[in-house]
Amino acid sequence: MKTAIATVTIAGDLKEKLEAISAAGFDGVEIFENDFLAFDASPRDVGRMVRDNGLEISLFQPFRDFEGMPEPQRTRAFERAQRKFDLMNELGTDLVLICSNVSPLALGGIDRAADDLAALGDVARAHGVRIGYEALAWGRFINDHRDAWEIVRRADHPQVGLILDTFHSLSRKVPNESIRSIPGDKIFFVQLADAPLIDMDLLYWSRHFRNMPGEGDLDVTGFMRAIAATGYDGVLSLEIFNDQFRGGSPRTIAEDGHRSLVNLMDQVRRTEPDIRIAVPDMPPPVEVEGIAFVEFAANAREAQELGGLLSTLGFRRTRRHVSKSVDLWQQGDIRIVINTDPKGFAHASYLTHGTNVCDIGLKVSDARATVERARALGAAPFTQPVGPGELEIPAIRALGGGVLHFLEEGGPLAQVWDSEFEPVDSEGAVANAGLTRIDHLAETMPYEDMLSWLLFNTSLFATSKTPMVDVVDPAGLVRSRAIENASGSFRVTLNGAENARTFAGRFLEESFGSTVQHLAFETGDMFATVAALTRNGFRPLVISPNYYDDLDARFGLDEVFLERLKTFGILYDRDERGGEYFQLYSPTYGEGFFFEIVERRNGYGGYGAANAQFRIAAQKRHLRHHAVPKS
Ligand SMILES: O=C(O)c1ccc(O)c(O)c1
Ligand SMILES: [Mg+2]
Repeated sequence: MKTAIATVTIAGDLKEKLEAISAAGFDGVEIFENDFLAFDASPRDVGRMVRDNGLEISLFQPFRDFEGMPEPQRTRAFERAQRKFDLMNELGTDLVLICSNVSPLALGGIDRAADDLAALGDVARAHGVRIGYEALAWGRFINDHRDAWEIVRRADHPQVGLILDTFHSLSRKVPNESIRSIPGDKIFFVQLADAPLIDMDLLYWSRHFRNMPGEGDLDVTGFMRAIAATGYDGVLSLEIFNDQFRGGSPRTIAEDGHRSLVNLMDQVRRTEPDIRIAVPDMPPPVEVEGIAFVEFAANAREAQELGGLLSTLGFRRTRRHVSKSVDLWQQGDIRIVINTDPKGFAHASYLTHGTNVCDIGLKVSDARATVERARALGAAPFTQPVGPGELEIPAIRALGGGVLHFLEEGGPLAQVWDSEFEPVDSEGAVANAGLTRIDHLAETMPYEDMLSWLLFNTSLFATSKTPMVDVVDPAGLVRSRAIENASGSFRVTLNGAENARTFAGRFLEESFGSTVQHLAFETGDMFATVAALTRNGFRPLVISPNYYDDLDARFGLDEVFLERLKTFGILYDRDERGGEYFQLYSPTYGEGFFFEIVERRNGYGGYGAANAQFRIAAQKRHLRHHAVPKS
């Protein structure tokens, strides 16, 4: 499998781009002409720089407005092409992309275009280069790969082939199956891009909103399956015009790109037998059965405070690590670990972020296979020294600097609680609040990083993404979407903060980029839970009474029921199919961390997006009233 990426995809000058592309593991690069023109080095030196980075120039592009021109523009176009072929010889690349004509001068006519390409093919042969013809979705006459293929077929020249670009075809809903009748050896190059489904002008959509395969909504996999079925065995290249990528970290964007291609081709390989493209073998997307534990890094004083909050939520401290300062708190199937050990990863995480979730344990059926897939997708395995009698639990570095551990239900790794921890007598009597499991983890990140997180999770785990919702914070927007598996046993929400004045943005800023901002616990009976919490001295977040008036107006609720919601500060939502959702929030803790308790009835599948705005306003009020003066 040969991978490439267009220089337009990432930020930086040509040198920075090439270094990032090389480090991410690509084989080649598409040189976008403007990146070359803006760079101050001769074509030969640029060619050498590419090869010194261990890359090849897979494509030079674009050559515009060539086919079907009247004179004198036609002659000029051939002269221009000659100059570019000379340049390609100096750069050391043999393939140029010609995109379909958008000029108002263009004459159209399929045979005229074919004749022009055939004539240019002769010129190309003399230079030892090949021409790939691509239909732009907004091409004047040619805007469909089926027509571009007809032109290439009629040109009938060995130097002339087709370039397919997922965006142009999928944005116009050209059926993928139309690719299966094209001979693989006439497809000279394949460009890949995904995009979110937005109804807008094709050119603007293409130049600003493309993203990596798997990050958007287009059927890139179906398209690539059809290409692979033709016997195509050439370069797979990302050509992504994206405003955020242009301003993002070159390394991260390049790594995401490589991950997206590996994941895409893994999907293709699993559904399309006998393809010629050699796709690396790796374990399938990982089914997550649930969350085995969530570990906080803390210091002794903050650990006490956190433990106090957990107690009011009905948790008990049940075990302590045999040799480390690490406590286990439990309720139902939920395990919370509080690590105050002065050594190791948790401590380093504490020093960076303050008290925060530093480690998440996921229940999977094969922990080693999970790490193997993660590695194939470019994630880094995580290890730290294992003490005597300790188990080595497979783990990786997650995005944002945290760690993900993988445990197997019933397997030897699940014995860790018995073998490394010993029971403690939990002091004080708290009432169990009926919390059963972790419903979801909510992760906060800068808005620009959301796609990276989305791809990281959806490529490693068998999950799908929900549509993006806008959550209005009084200080700005927070974009939110969830990643979840089919059974609902694994749910993560991603919250992209636009600025540091939002509740989510402030959390990021104050915690130096910590990740998990809240944990949502599940209860089977919200009102019984609330009764137990009250006995434990739990004080929920205070919600505005105006919210309850509106709730009544929207749903026409029973008076007693509404009063109960209001008394306890429970938020409520209902879906079209009669599903119901109850949410209760803890006050904020530390830099804006909090706990949520939820009950889902009748298969409610969402996350209470309609309530988020009111919850955030309440949390900001809470923060203002409980602000700790800065010393
Ligand atoms: O937006 C463009 O002009 C453009 C140019 C070359 C391409 O390969 C492409 O897909 C788009
Ligand atoms: Mg293209």
